[in-house]
Amino acid sequence: MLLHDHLDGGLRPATVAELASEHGYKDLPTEDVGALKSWFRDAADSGSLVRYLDTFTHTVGVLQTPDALARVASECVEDLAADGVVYAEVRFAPELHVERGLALTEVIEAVLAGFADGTARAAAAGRQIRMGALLTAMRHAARSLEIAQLAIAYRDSGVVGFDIAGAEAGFPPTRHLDAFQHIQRENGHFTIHAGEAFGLPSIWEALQWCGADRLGHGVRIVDDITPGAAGGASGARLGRLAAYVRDKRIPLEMAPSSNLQTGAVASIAEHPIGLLRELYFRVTVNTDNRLMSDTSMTREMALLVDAFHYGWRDLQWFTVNAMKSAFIPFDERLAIINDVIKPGYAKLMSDA
Ligand SMILES: O=c1[nH]cnc2c1ncn2[C@@H]1O[C@H](CO)[C@@H](O)[C@H]1O
Ligand SMILES: [Zn+2]
Repeated sequence: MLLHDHLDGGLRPATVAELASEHGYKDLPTEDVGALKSWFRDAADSGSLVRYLDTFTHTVGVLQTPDALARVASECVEDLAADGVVYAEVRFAPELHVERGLALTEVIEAVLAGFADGTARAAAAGRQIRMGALLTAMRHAARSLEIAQLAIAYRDSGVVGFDIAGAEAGFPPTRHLDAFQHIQRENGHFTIHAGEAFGLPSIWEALQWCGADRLGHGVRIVDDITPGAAGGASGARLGRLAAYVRDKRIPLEMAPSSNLQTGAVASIAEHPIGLLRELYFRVTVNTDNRLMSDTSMTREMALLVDAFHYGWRDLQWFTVNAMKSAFIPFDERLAIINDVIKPGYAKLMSDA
């Protein structure tokens, strides 16, 4: 179960190198696959969201043709399925892939075709996975209404929602109110990256001005929580915004490694996920950018197991939280919880 994963943050290092040479992209820091893999991780380890985002220049640089987009989308599904993911919402920003003249619709169709291809390949390899696409608009740009309209136009073809991403400080979500209102009027779903590189006001705007269904990261919600005496959940006091987030079961799409790299948290052990889980916020665990964080769903879960001594029950709770928060219809979410997730964890627990 994965709700927050960027297509342009999840390329295989070897694919980055191959696409660069096929497409005459000359700006890669190195052409050696091993060195490239470490370069992305180290460059993203910057402690700042803005510098972390600089690394996307190279992945976006090689994703400018339908073939490249479809290949990366297909490999993404294969990689997630091989990692044990059964449902994933993967996002990308169509406006970033038009440098060589593609139409926004061509970008979207190439990715959707790649997801379909990857899903079929995974099934042939004995792995069932369901994919949903989220269309992202860049918060510093001015194309969000157009992207939101496309998210609605493609909702019966595999797009399940809308998002805004990019640098947070200086680009409040209220710049994109018309886009969010379009989604709302059309009874659609959207999430907003908020509370990652900027604090409570960003989360408050995303929820109370824009009406986001979910929060991308949302780690700074802890700024509105006073922990109990021992620093834990017992006796903790919630401010009004934190109480609202918990009361309304607003899903938090948290990505531990990414949050560490952008400086949103100082260590995994200090990640607010520990406290938020104890307080029963609707926390979910995600990869964000598998290439930049050199990670997978399994690894993110394992990091939390090490830091917080979680057992299978906790991991199942995170997984069910995520499935409850997916943007597909309720009956389909329920079917995956009851027919796939619960039996899957029951087997893991009986094996263990
Ligand atoms: O954690 C993040 N916070 C904000 N923006 C992000 C994050 N990860 C990726 N992107 C941005 O989203 C674009 C579309 O996928 C990426 O190109 C990157 O600029
Ligand atoms: Zn993200």
